[in-house]
Order: sequence, then C-alpha cells, then structure tokens
Amino acid sequence: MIEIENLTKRYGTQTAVDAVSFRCETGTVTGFLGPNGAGKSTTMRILCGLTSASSGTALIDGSPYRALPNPGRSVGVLLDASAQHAGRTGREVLTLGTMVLGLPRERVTQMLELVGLDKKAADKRVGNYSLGMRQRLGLAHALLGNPSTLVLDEPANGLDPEGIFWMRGLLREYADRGGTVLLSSHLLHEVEAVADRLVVIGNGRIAANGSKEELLAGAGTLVRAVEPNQLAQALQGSGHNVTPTADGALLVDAEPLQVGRAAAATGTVLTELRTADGAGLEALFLQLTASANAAAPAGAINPTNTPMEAVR
Ligand SMILES: Nc1ncnc2c1ncn2[C@@H]1O[C@H](COP(=O)(O)OP(=O)(O)OP(=O)(O)O)[C@@H](O)[C@H]1O
Repeated sequence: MIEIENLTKRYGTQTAVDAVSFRCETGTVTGFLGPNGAGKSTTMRILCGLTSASSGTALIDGSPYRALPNPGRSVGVLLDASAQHAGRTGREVLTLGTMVLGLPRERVTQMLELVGLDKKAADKRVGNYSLGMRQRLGLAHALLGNPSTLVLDEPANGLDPEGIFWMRGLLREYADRGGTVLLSSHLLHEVEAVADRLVVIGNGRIAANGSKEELLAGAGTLVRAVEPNQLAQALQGSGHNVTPTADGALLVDAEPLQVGRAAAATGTVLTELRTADGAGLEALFLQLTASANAAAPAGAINPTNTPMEAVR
C-alpha cells in the first residue's frame, strides 16, 4: 500500500508539489494523471527516496522508501527507462540487479521471458534498444525482486499498441494477485483501460481523486451548439465550469436540464445535449486540469482529497 500525506516540495519560490495526499490500496492500479510539469514525477521521486520532501510523508507499506530493509524486494521502480547504462546488455542489467538484491540468477531468464525480450534482444547493448525495449527491460528490472508494489512513471511511452495491450494485461494480473500499482501517464485512454482509481494532479495540487467510475459518472454534461460562445458565457455567468473539448463541444458541470434551459434562455440552437459519462477520460482530464491550473488560491481545489462529487 502507498500512503501519501500532505506532501509538499518547494524548489526555491516554486511549489512543485503542494499538500498532496492520496492512497493506493493493495490489489489496485492507481492512474496518476496530469499535464506536463504538474508534479507527478516529483511525487514519485519523493516516494522512491530520490528527492527529499519539504514537508509531509510518502510511505510504502508503512515505511519511507529509505527505511525499507531491502527496497527492491518490496517495491519495483521504473521512473526513467533510459536511465540504464547504455553499454550493458539487457541481460547484464538484470544480472547486476539479482546480485544487488540477493536473488537467484534464474530470475534473469524468467523476467526476460515475462517482458518478451528474446535471447537476441537480451544480449544487445541497451544503447541500441528502442524506447519500447527499454520500457520492457525497465519493467523486468522493477519486477525482479517480486515486489508487492510497483511505481511506474510513463511506462507505456514508446510501446507499440501490442506492447501497450500486453503491459495493461501484465499490470492487471499483478494487481489481481494482490499487488499495488501507481502508474503515471499522459496516455489517458491507456490509464482509463487499466486503472481502478484515478488521481489527477494539476499545478502541484490534487484536482480529483476517486474511483474511475466515480470520476466518469461525475463528468457533467456534454453540449454542442451552433453558437457555443454565447452559451458558454451564460453558463459561466450562472457559476458553472465550462471546458471546451478539442472537437468543439462544451463540458459543463451541470445537469443536461440546466444546460438546456440556459440554451433556451439565450436562444442558442443545440446540435447535441447529453450526460458526459461516455465522453471519456480525456474530456474529464481537460476539465479537471483546466480548473487546477486556474489561478485558485492554494488549497482551494479539493485540499482534503474528498471524492469527486465534493470537488465540484
Ligand atoms: N530539480 C528541480 N529543480 C527545480 N524545479 C524542478 C525540479 N524538478 C522539477 N521541477 C519543477 O517542478 C514542477 C513539477 O515537475 P514534475 O517533473 O514533477 O512534473 P510532471 O508532472 O512529472 O511533468 P512531466 O510529465 O512533464 O514530467 C515543474 O515545474 C518542474 O519544472
């Protein structure tokens, strides 16, 4: 289990991570979503003992990473697939890992097989690997010590569609066997397909935290109009959040009835009006990160990590 409590990281005057709290329960995959610079990597680096926090705690199975007796046996970490020595072969990287962790050498072959790196690939130098191969090797390295927790920063980066499908299955199976996974990504549909819970971060602060179903059910109304600007202004004037989607629709934190009434009152012609449940995580992500990036005072956005309904 991962427990992050009131975690803050300041770099000079900039607050990269601002009072972040969330938990990743045993047997679940938690998707950690946010735009560039949101604070995902910093949070994960603190969790893995690579960066110190300004305040707050980040615990794995009740301990800070650095206090774990043999961390690689408790938590598998993949923060940067390109961090391996380019001159070593994949097999050498894993062999060194077994030596550091005190594991039997056959673990190397098992992990190579698990991640689909054949003999030829295993004996190539990492400098000649594609990014997808590096991700597979990184995952093999993370899983080497048979840990109960996985912390993965953008592991789907560079994988082809077959690779993404494969990784999704691997992580699902790992969680179903009782593992805990924290997985960051910009690939929203990838996260939507595999995660049980979602934590969305924007500007260092938690913008949403809940089960995937909770978050998708709370996605409001999707509306398309011939003159969307007029409708958007009217809805904003009534205190609603309005987020334009990439394809010209509006996502509104209101019921379809309220949006329909606003359209009628402004004489706006609608071409579509429905609950946004099926609009997908991408639209929700846009909506949430837009509000997180707005100039809200510190702590104004879901400071207590209450479920999604309370954020709105
Ligand atoms: N060592 C550092 N020194 C100064 N600022 C930093 C440092 N590391 C991160 N930051 C800043 O902290 C903020 C959060 O960065 P972080 O890398 O955690 O975001 P992220 O969500 O992982 O984004 P990305 O997906 O682009 O990696 C950014 O504004 C970044 O510039």
